[in-house]
This record gives sequence, structure tokens and C-alpha cells, in this order.
Amino acid sequence: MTPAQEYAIPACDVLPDRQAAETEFARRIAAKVRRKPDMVLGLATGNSMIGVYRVLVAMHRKEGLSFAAATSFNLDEYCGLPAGHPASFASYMREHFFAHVDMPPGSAHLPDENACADYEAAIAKTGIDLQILGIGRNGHIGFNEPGAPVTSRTRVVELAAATRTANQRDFPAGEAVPARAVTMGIATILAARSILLLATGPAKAEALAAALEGPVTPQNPASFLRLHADVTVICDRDAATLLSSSRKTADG
Ligand SMILES: O=P(O)(O)OC[C@H]1O[C@](O)(CO)[C@@H](O)[C@@H]1O
Repeated sequence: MTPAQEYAIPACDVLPDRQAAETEFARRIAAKVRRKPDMVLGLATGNSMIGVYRVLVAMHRKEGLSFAAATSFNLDEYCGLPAGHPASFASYMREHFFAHVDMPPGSAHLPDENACADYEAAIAKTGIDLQILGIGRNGHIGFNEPGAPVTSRTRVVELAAATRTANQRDFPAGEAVPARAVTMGIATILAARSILLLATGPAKAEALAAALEGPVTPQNPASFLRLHADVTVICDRDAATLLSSSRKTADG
């Protein structure tokens, strides 16, 4: 096993609570978009990001933050769901972000299970300037579940049972979470120029500590972020409880 100190140590800001972490996360995104309006954004979904999009939409309305020149590539999508399905990530993105900002519809991309190589080729044309990420309870990033190779690219994967259980909340009663999804790979994510990861709530504490301070291993896909030189982690105190005390005093 390789010692953690051989790898990059991501900057980690610990904010007092979930709302403060979401607001800070959104501020970091906004600052980059203001500096480079034609930013290529790698976007994430999940519960963690809902508050982030809420803040970005408010900044768009109140402060004129514009996404008109931006392009986006989403991390992942379930297989077999029509785009209009309420639990699809396409619906999530429309509901929480795209319907409320000025990004032209043609500039927003989601992966398609039948066109993984095309998705990689489209991303490769410009690269991703800023990839935003949540983290699963098992350390997944995108839908790269434990065991995902560091060399992986956009592909169809089997979802872990724990992920399907956690995401059941998004599906109508009696409807199962799909068994498969399409996701950018670890190598796709690591090719982004810069990466921001958000972790909030006690359920993420174990995965976050393992990712930042445990071994770099496919068993915790988020640990691969330590192979990247420009990763910033924003978390709340609840998600930071298992981090070493030096890291916990980093902020708020
Ligand atoms: O924020 P949540 O819902 O806990 O999910 C964590 C991560 O897992 C995913 O749902 C998997 O795609 C991501 O969208 C998200 O960032």
C-alpha cells in the first residue's frame, strides 16, 4: 500500500454547516465563471448539489452571473430512463439549473449510454476547465463505484447496491433504481484542469476521510483525486469529523 504523503494533499475548507459549504462552493464556481465566461464546466447532480445550484441561480438573477458563453458536460446518467423521467439527471439539471439560467440548450451535454466514445471526443475537443463533484458514501465520484480503474473513460457501469439504496429516495414508490448507469471515467475526471469536491453531512465523513487520508486505491474512487494537482474540497463540519485535526482547523 502506498503512503498517502506521496500524493497531492488537496486544499480542504471546512465550513460550519451545510448551507455555508454550499454557498462557498457556489461562490468558487461563480468566481471562475466570471473570470472565464466561456468556461467548460463538468457538472454533477445528487442531493449535495441542489443547494449549490440554488445559489448559482440566485447569483444569475440578482448579480447577473451569466452562463451564456459557458458549455457543460454532466458526469453521469441512469441507463434506460427516458429524459423526461422525474429521476433522470436530465430532469434534475433542468429543474435545478438549466431552466433558470441563460446557458443555451445546445451548450449543455449529458452522457448517452449509446454514445460513450462520442461523449469523450466532445469533451476532448476543449477539455473541462472546472469539474464539480459530490462524493458517494462508498467514495464514488460520478458513478465510478469502488473498483473503478484509474484509466477508465466514459462507459456503462453496474451500480453498487449501496448507491441504489441511497438513491431510491429520488424514485417513485415501487419503482426500482436502474441497475446500470453511464458515467465519465476516473481518467475523464482527472483530465479536468481543476476540480472542486463538495461533501456535506455525517454520512460522507468516512468516505471523505478515506479519500483524503487513506490509501489511494480503486476501493475509494475519490482517493484518485490525490493524483490531480488542482483539487479543492469544500465540506461542512459534519463531513469533516473523521479528518485529522490539522485539516479540520483549516477554516470555519
Ligand atoms: O449528493 P449525493 O446525492 O449524496 O450523491 C453523491 C454523488 O453521487 C452521485 O449521485 C452519483 O452520480 C453524484 O451525482 C453525486 O455527486
